[in-house]
Amino acid sequence: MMTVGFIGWRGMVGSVLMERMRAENDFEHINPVFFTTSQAGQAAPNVGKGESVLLDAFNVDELSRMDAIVTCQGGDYTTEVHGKLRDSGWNGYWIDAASTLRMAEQAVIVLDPVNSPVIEKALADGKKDFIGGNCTVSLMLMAIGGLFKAGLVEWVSSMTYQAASGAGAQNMRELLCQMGSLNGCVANELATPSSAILEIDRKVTAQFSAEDFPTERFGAPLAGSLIPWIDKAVDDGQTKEEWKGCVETNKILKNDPAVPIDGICVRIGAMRSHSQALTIKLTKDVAVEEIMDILRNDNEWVDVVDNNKEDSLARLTPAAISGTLTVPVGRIRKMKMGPEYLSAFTVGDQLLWGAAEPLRRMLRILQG
Ligand SMILES: NC(=O)C1=CN([C@@H]2O[C@H](COP(=O)(O)OP(=O)(O)OC[C@H]3O[C@@H](n4cnc5c(N)ncnc54)[C@H](OP(=O)(O)O)[C@@H]3O)[C@@H](O)[C@H]2O)C=CC1
Ligand SMILES: N[C@@H](CC(=O)OP(=O)(O)O)C(=O)O
Repeated sequence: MMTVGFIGWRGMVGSVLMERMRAENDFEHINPVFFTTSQAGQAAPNVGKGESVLLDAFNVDELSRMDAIVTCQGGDYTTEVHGKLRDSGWNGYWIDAASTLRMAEQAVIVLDPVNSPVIEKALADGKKDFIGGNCTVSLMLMAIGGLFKAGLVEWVSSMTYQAASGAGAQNMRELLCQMGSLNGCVANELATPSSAILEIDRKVTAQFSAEDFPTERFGAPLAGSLIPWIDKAVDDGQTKEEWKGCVETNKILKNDPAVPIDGICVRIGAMRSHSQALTIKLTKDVAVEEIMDILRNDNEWVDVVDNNKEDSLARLTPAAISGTLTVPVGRIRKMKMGPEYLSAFTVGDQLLWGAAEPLRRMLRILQG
């Protein structure tokens, strides 16, 4: 039985990972050891394997005893510990949610429903670093991976609508506080059905710049607004989130030549599910029905939604799928630009397929 060290298990991504591992009885098949960066010596979670205490996540000797390490602690931790551990001669498996190592030569980005041949080959080649992909990228590939596998994608433009959770737990709280602040500033008017909507709107707009309106985390109003910028600037006017769309997709699929992917990443006031509007240039004209079949048959989590209002409202929204592994893709149609231009819209929980799920599945793959 593998001894597996967990770091970051009580954070937001780590908690979702723990929940999924419990639900799938993953702990039955491993000997888990829990680490912490701040609470060494305190009680570790009991996952049905008896009582234990938390170990120091910076102690290289303790970490070296693990056959595999799963970390959701974040990029700073990876930067500080991964190199030291490898330099000490540790040759175990490193499974990580952070982006730090994704583009490193020796690392593999894991999303097994989409790239299990790449993962199998890496294991056979003795690779040891397996990193979860960017949430937006993983969710897009869970939705339209079938088209890539069929060689039908010439390029993709992805315009995203990303949830607050992607920015962290505190940002989710700030979004809700902003919503509360906006609601509170017009509570009296809302209680009076005859009050003028433009007066309500004027007050809401004024509230965006009120001194007590909370914008410490996002730096701008998100509730009642949006933020067309995620992460830092890189080259060519792109943000880093937009840059990841192309480089990570092509690394996950091992595409050669690379398929161009670009777009604008936007933060919106959803809680934990990212959405994306996709324009796909196909390599050839394929009927919409055939495309829907390819998507439907790609993996068991994709839900191909018919292009009508009723199904789109019921199945193709963050509210409909948050907390589930279902990845709906709908609004599928040919565009006015020509028969090779396909439009689609997809949604996915960014803490599940976007972060935790590929990690727990990688751990299961290691167990054969
Ligand atoms: N948020 C996201 O959408 C995604 C995040 N990731 C990656 O995962 C990393 C972790 O993200 P996320 O889970 O959001 O980080 P969190 O901020 O929720 O947790 C990170 C760590 O903070 C410490 N911590 C301190 N106080 C608390 C508290 N009150 N409750 C829980 N934890 C606390 C814990 O470490 P300790 O127990 O050692 O004190 C915890 O592991 C990110 O940095 C990123 O690299 C990847 C994909 C998506
Ligand atoms: N940047 C993503 C979340 C995230 O953590 O991405 P990454 O794993 O690539 O750092 C978002 O804001 O929605």
